[in-house]
Formats: sequence, structure tokens, C-alpha cells
Amino acid sequence: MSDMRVVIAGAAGHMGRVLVRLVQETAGMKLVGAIEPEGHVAIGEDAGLLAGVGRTLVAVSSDMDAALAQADGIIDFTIPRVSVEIAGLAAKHRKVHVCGTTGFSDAENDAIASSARIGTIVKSGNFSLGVNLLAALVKRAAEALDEDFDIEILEMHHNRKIDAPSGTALMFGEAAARGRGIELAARSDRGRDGQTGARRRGDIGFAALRGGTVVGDHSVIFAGPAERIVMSHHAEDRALFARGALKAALWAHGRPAGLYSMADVLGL
Ligand SMILES: NC(=O)C1=CN([C@@H]2O[C@H](COP(=O)(O)OP(=O)(O)OC[C@H]3O[C@@H](n4cnc5c(N)ncnc54)[C@H](OP(=O)(O)O)[C@@H]3O)[C@@H](O)[C@H]2O)C=CC1
Ligand SMILES: O=C(O)C1=N[C@H](C(=O)O)C[C@H](O)C1
Repeated sequence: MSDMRVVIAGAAGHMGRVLVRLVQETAGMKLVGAIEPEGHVAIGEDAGLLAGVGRTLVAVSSDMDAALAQADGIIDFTIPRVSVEIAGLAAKHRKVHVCGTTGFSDAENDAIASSARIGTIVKSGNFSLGVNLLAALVKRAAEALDEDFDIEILEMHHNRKIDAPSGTALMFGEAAARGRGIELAARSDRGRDGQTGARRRGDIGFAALRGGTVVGDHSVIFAGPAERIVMSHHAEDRALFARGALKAALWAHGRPAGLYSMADVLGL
């Protein structure tokens, strides 16, 4: 079978550069496009040189349509508005869309879900094996523990991060809510300040810390009467997410339209 031809959106970004590097090292995959918005300083630069892996002969371009036309899929770690646009374009071209962007509004999530009626999309707030396995364990713990155990989700990321709570924290929140049989949207507490009153029984709390160069730390705390269970994940290198995203792209290649998760890819 011939190599899967992929485009990297946000190719000059932190995740984009790691993805460009790892595509070179991944069997069965070939880089054919690298996208940044019109007017970006990286336009015209060789994507491989930007990523520090030598010349790839793929120049960074803003022409997403042209890039998609000659590709089998696009891997997208950008911003929500752009990911919604990519979902529509990739569906139109019947190309795989792997979406790692976080910070979507409900309307943006709905728009991507609607593109997945004709496109093949794998979307996850975190592409690491460890986080996806931990989400399954969080669901199991939430099933086993009643509302005597307060669930709090704590995350810390680098000082560039623009959304909170993180996509991963929301994944853990969804997993806990599914375990409890409740709707996360109705029961989440996403910001405490001042005279908050006592904690509402059964709510799922979120707290976000930002600082330095932290790649991604998450803890799900089950705080019960006289005991606490803490389930944690620490990401040490962005390559972790990039490898997962490339695995998802190869898995999705040739699959029917639909909105898939990393748990589907991993068979969890
Ligand atoms: N799901 C997962 O496993 C992970 C998800 N993420 C998420 O991925 C996203 C990106 O993170 P990160 O790489 O750190 O962020 P960066 O800001 O470093 O990279 C984002 C890139 O997207 C570019 N971009 C903006 N608009 C467009 C456009 N129209 N077309 C193409 N590219 C565009 C940005 O350009 P510009 O320079 O102009 O801003 C930038 O280069 C975030 O939402 C983050 O939360 C991150 C890690 C893992
Ligand atoms: O912005 C990041 O860097 C990360 N974003 C994802 C998230 O929002 O959970 C995944 C990872 O934690 C890194």
C-alpha cells in the first residue's frame, strides 16, 4: 500500500513542528503539505528546516484547498475557528481530519460533529495513551464511588496556553460524569472566587494553573470522608501527543465517515 500523504496545519506552531519531525520518522506516511495563515512569517519556508529536521521540499503555504487536494489527510493542532473550517474542507475533499485543537465552544463542537456526517474525523483533547487509559479508569472510579466523594480536576500547563479548563481536564470531567450517570454541563463548577458558598454535593470542580514550560499535568481527585484518591498524569514531551495523532491518522485512513475518538483508535 502506498504511503498516507499528510498535511500539517499550524506547521510552525509548537505541536506542528513536532508533527513535521515525526512524520519523517513514521513508516507509511509522507509529508505533502504544511499550512499557516496568510501573511504568517513562515510562509514559503521549508517545513522541515523550521522543524529542525532538514529540508523536506514542502514549503509552508496558506492554500489549504490545494494542499488537501493532493493529500489523504490533515493533522490539525491550531485554534478552534480554524479547526471548524478544516473539518468542513476535509469533509468536502473526503480526507481524514485528525483534530487535536482544544478550547471549542458548544457551537464549534456541533459544527465539527456535523462535518463528520460526511468526513472521517478523529478528535481528542489528548492523543496520549496514558491519558486515554486514565480516562477509562476515572469513569470506573466514579461508578464505584458515590457522591460522598467530591470530584475535583486540577491541571497545569505552560504560560502560552489560551484555553481553560484544558481539553484533557474536560475529557476527565466527561469520563467522571459518565461514570456517575450525570450531565457534565449541568454539574461542573469551573471557577471559584470570593464568597462562593459551600461546595455543591455531586458537582465536578475544575482548577487551572498556568506557568513556565509545563507540557501538561493533570490530577483527578476523589475527596471522600477521611480519605482521598488521586489519579495523575504527567506529560513530559509533546512528541507523546504527536505520535498518538499520527497513529490516529493511519488508523482513520480508509475508514467510513464519522466522529471518532482516541479511545476508538486505541480500542479502549
Ligand atoms: N489534543 C492533544 O493531544 C493536544 C492538543 N493541543 C492543542 O493544540 C493546539 C495548538 O497548540 P500549540 O501547538 O501549543 O499552539 P501554537 O500556538 O504553538 O500553534 C498553533 C499554530 O496554529 C497556527 N494557526 C493559526 N491560524 C491558522 C490558520 N488559519 N491556518 C493554519 N495555521 C494556523 C498558529 O499560527 P500563529 O503563529 O499565527 O499563531 C500556530 O503556528 C491548542 O489548542 C492546544 O491545546 C496541544 C497539545 C496536545
Ligand atoms: O495546550 C497544550 O499544550 C495542551 N493541550 C491539551 C489540552 O488542552 O488538554 C493537551 C495537553 O495537555 C497539552
